[in-house]
Amino acid sequence: MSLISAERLTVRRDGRVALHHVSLAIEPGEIVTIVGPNGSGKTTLLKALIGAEVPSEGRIVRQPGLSIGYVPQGLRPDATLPMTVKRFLSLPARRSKAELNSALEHAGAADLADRQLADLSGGQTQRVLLARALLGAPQLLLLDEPTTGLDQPGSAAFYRRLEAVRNETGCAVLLVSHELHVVMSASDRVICLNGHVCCEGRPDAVASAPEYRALFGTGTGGALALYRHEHDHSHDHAAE
Ligand SMILES: Nc1ncnc2c1ncn2[C@@H]1O[C@H](COP(=O)(O)OP(=O)(O)OP(=O)(O)O)[C@@H](O)[C@H]1O
Repeated sequence: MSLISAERLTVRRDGRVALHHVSLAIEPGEIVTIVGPNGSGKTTLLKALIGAEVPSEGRIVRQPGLSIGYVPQGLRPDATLPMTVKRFLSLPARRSKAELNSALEHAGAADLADRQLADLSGGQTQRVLLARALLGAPQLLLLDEPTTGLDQPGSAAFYRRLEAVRNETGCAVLLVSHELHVVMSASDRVICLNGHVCCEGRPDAVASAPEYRALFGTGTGGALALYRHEHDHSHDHAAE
């Protein structure tokens, strides 16, 4: 059974169709990226998957007891609050030391535990938010544009961290991103959304699909190839 699946999901907002007959399934341990233009329904889809958006048609099927970690779009802890990272992770529920350390470790943020939230850089903040989503050892991580505001090396490092989390914990990752060339090479599967699923598949297949090129042009193909060339690790199923 898939961890979670959407079956012919339609979501209307203010009388407009945000998602139309979207079907997808996420399997254990895979990294799937949703790409699509602004307003194409990416955030709506993630919200529907966590149950925060009620579909007018179709349904979501979750594996019984499925635990989900979610990083919403644009979440920024209030930088004016004097609070350490450790304290932030213990709100609203107190967490055991072992749980905190494990989440921080997986997120590559172990060195940040005693730092003030307000003093963190953008990349460090993203790792802390990842640690927060990892509390409770979720089977599925949902991240909505988690690298907004990071430069390209920062984004690439964040996606490598996500791969490490997947490899270490076995959780599946479903994320939304605009950084096509960086994120696509770190994904097992890419879903191109524009209100409906335009195309999906392995990153190289999607990058050359006519539907994808109609939305994003051909420029990212070159960047994708360049990034692959610099890839310093391998995947079982990496495209050669
Ligand atoms: N709270 C809301 N109320 C009404 N309509 C909304 C609301 N939020 C989003 N929409 C509409 O739903 C559609 C899908 O929006 P959504 O935020 O899911 O797109 P997105 O692909 O995540 O966009 P972006 O890349 O800009 O974040 C858009 O037409 C948007 O205007």
